[in-house]
Amino acid sequence: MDPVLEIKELSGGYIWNRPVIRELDFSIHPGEMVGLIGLNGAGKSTTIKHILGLLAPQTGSVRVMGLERGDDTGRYRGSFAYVPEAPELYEELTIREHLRMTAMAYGLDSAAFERRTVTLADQFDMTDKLDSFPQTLSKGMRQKVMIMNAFLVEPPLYVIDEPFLGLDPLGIRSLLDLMVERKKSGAAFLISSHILSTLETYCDRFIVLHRGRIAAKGTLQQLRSSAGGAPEKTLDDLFYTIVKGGAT
Ligand SMILES: Nc1ncnc2c1ncn2[C@@H]1O[C@H](COP(=O)(O)OP(=O)(O)OP(=O)(O)O)[C@@H](O)[C@H]1O
Repeated sequence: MDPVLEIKELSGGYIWNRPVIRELDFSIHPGEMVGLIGLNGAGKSTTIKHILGLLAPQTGSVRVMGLERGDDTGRYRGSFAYVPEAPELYEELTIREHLRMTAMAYGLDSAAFERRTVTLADQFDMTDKLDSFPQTLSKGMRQKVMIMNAFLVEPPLYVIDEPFLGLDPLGIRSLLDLMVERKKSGAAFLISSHILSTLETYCDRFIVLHRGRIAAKGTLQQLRSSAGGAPEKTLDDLFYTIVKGGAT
């Protein structure tokens, strides 16, 4: 099966010839959920910016559904949905208008738009906020709007940056349920988070970034073997071993 996301020998960053991520190699297949973990400044957001096409590779390549960002920008961007760490909303548009704009950008028909809007608003307890403006919402509600926009369209790839911050426990549960549902339908996920216990439960594989390089990658089992960890080691224990380069 062809990968949804394929990153080969990727080096990149903000200043030409001064990469902050180096020689990254990984791919994500349909139906896989992959956790991207690393300390502050490890390069997670920079990697995500390369996937979104906001930064150009200095060497190597990023392909989503077989396309590089320069091949066909519309199709490239239409292949993924992104949930940023901090909500970015248009203050002059209501929540329903945000959703409608996303539906138009991704070519979603109006029947699917109406149906999914009702379901998502119900799942995130936002039905009575659909015609409100963002400035009248709480921080967590604004985050829910970003999530609803991403899940309104059903792209092959979801790129999600620190999704659990700010959400209440019901919101977290709704998000995780949706992720599992979309994964079962074949969607691929890249999730960056510091909440390692949740990633451990939900992700199939992990990529540990350290100082811009992949320090370890694989399933929990593979990380345990390569870090010389006992079978009961948690992702948190393994992460500590890997980034400290020593034994737990
Ligand atoms: N806009 C920018 N311009 C220049 N350097 C940047 C910029 N954004 C990040 N960096 C640098 O790139 C490196 C990787 O940062 P990045 O934001 O990718 O880390 P991160 O793993 O996402 O960290 P965090 O967990 O804190 O969000 C850091 O050294 C950081 O200082």
